[in-house]
Amino acid sequence: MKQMIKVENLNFKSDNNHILKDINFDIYKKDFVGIIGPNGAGKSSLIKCILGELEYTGKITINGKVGYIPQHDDFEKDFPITGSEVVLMGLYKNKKILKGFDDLDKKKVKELLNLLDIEYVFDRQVGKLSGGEYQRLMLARAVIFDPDILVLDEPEAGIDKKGQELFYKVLERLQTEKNMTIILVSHDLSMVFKKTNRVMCLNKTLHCHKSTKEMTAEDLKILYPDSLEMLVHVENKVKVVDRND
Ligand SMILES: Nc1ncnc2c1ncn2[C@@H]1O[C@H](COP(=O)(O)OP(=O)(O)OP(=O)(O)O)[C@@H](O)[C@H]1O
Repeated sequence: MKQMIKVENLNFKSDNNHILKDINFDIYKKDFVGIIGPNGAGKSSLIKCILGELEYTGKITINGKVGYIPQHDDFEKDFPITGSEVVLMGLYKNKKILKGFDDLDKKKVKELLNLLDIEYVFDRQVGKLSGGEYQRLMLARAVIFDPDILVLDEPEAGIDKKGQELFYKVLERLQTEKNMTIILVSHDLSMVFKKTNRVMCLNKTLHCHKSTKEMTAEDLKILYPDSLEMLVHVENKVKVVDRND
């Protein structure tokens, strides 16, 4: 299996605060990896190191292009711009927007919006989209240039359960139809356990990185010692019970 990301002896400090300590892991093609950990565990910092946005020590090797959906996007929703123009910004980073797009660009955007089940937002003003539609539009913008690796930092904020189900469905589609490797930071443990094939438990150091099926209650107890009501132990395997179930 092709190795997409290799992280060796990664350390990140800020003002002598050790935020990430001695992190080592590999991620392979078509992995769907969930990164979990409590607030302040260093999940976003790890993502930013992978993206080259922070100065760290150690070595990170990346094989391929990376698409990214940040935790808080700075997009101005009231800006008068259509769904298709937002997606094309992901392709050209503003350069071509003033000149206009060609038919090939438009065809590509249409196909992608179709794959994400939001073909109808093509001509719609961004400010008029629902939270779930907007979230999938941001996904379209992040993957329009066909990245090999897609990184998402807590994409589910503000989206209801149905919107989330749809979102995870289209993520799975990207993984199978476009062979994408996906890395997802999330606090939604029930979704992580349903959808990913590997899980990283992070709290400054990497407590474990293993197949989702092999995760044990002990692995989670290290991260969430005070939240055991969320966990049901099934033959020492973990089932995360959704609070809404
Ligand atoms: N660039 C930075 N400079 C200084 N401190 C930082 C920087 N980035 C993050 N931190 C600190 O590092 C710690 C980890 O933050 P980070 O955002 O990576 O955690 P997280 O696991 O993503 O948290 P959350 O789940 O709350 O989003 C926090 O204490 C944060 O204040």
